[in-house]
Amino acid sequence: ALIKLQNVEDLYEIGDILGSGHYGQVRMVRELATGTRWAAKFLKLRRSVSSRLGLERKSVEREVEILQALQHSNIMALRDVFESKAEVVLIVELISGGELFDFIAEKENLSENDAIEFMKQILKGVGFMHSKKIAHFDLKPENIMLLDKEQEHPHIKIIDFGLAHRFIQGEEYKSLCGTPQYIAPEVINFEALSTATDMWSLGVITYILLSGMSPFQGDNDEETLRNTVAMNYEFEDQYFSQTSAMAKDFIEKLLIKDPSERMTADECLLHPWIKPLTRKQAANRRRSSINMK
Ligand SMILES: Nc1cc2c(nn1)-c1ccccc1CC2
Repeated sequence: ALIKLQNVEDLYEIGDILGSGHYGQVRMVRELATGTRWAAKFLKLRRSVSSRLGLERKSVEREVEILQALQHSNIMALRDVFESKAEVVLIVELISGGELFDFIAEKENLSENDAIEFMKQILKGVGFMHSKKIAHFDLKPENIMLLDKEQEHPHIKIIDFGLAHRFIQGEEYKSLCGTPQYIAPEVINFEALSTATDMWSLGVITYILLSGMSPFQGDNDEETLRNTVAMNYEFEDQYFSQTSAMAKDFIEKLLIKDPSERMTADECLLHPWIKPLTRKQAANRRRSSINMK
């Protein structure tokens, strides 16, 4: 990868923290030459093989290679990579509208039309990723950010490809990574993973967008995992009485145990909930969302 050995401070003025987590820290930066604002993701590298702190160099290189392969308006763009001391710095596009997770929390849950607008963008980004044989493997509302949350229809960006994987023809891939509420049964059963694993996560995300509830969440992680492998979820009337049958059908066609039975991202974009078959359906939806406002 074209990793620059210059110091990131030579070219960028480092600003406020935008986010921090298992991956490291993201700060706003201003490019000195142009005044353009970007985000800088500081990833700590492991000092030694046995160390548990920081990330493996391999996994950072994988995130860089995967981001370099993905240029799409719904996927966070990578602009530059610096390596300094025991740190790799990714210069990425500035996304300052916060996480979809917080946006839903503020609104309790979304109208079906808002949920459809978000899902359409997520499906375009995920469909593009899958067309390149790349799976994200950590899709969740925290990893879907809004470019500007003040907009009527905010533009979304998929971030954090730290667990992503590029499939090589015929190669089998297994991993136990991910976030319990969103991981598919095949991850828990340590079976072969695929792009369909992401589609399960999109089923969970849709359920949350429409209800504010998480379908398999239990009191602790192992209860959540047990609920997942047991396919133990339902559309409780308390949260889904206003939800259309098509929205539930969309979710049911993603939360399927057999990965090969789940809809692909492209099939989702043709599902009647996302792509109304008739103008009448579209008009009904507009009317229903007006009633719900
Ligand atoms: N894991 C994360 C987490 C984040 C980001 N990237 N990866 C990010 C990227 C661009 C702008 C702002 C952020 C903050 C959150």
